[in-house]
Amino acid sequence: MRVGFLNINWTDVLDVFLVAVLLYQIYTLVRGSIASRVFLGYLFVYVFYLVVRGLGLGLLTAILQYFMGVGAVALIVIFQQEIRRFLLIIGKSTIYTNNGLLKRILGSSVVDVKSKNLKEIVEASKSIAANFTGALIVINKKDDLGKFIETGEMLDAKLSKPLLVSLFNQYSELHDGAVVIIDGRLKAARCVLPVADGVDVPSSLGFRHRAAMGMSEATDAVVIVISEQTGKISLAVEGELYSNIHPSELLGRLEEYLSSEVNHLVK
Ligand SMILES: Nc1ncnc2c1ncn2[C@@H]1O[C@H](COP(=O)(O)OP(=O)(O)OP(=O)(O)O)[C@@H](O)[C@H]1O
Repeated sequence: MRVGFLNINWTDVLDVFLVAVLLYQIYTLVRGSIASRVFLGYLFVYVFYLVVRGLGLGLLTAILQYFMGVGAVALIVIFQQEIRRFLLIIGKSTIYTNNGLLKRILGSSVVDVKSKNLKEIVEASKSIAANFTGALIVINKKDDLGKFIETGEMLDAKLSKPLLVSLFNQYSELHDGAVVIIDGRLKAARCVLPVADGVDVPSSLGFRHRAAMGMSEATDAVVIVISEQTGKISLAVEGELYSNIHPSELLGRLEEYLSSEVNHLVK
């Protein structure tokens, strides 16, 4: 098909469509963050470069080309978080998560909830909530949480309600940060979690709750957050915060998420 002096075929249309989708996805990921301004700036320079090249200005084209090359590396550094989130979204929505055969081949089996010692965790959470102590408890599903454990104090202790409660006591040296529980064992305390910083995170949320969201966004772990101010229990799953969970529902909610392939909780 000819439009003016342009010769357009269906692959060009597909090409433009895919670029538009990609740009839109990048835009939604960086929207509202400082990175979005950097992205727009880079896009502006790129369009300018295309115009300059089209006009045949050799010297300016060469300078801009060099600038774009260095800029591409700088972009990867600046957009680390966004690129990670983008790849996570792609990874979570590929056939891997929907295809039973692939899951079996790649070793993804249903989690054994009994081994997670959930009852002790739930009892401890109830007690912590009743005392307005504040806590951040990470429970693994399938992902390896090794790099988060390394940020804290390694314990590798048998999990029990008294131990968990005493760890979050304000006089405990290990009360700050998060406790990470792997397959029913208390692996580490005082761990630092990644903080969620997207535009969809309500600005009223404090850092304990943001850290829970960030951790559940970066991994498939479920995070229990207990507010020191309100004593309310929330759960973070797949980057979403489910606030004000009634203590009597906690065990059911945890089992529901950990025992299934479902990547969310029923609101
Ligand atoms: N990135 C993080 N990783 C682990 N723990 C964190 C992180 N950020 C904050 N915390 C924990 O949260 C505590 C501070 O919570 P903050 O008061 O800011 O949050 P909040 O969401 O308002 O919770 P609360 O309702 O309990 O006050 C810190 O003392 C620390 O123990």
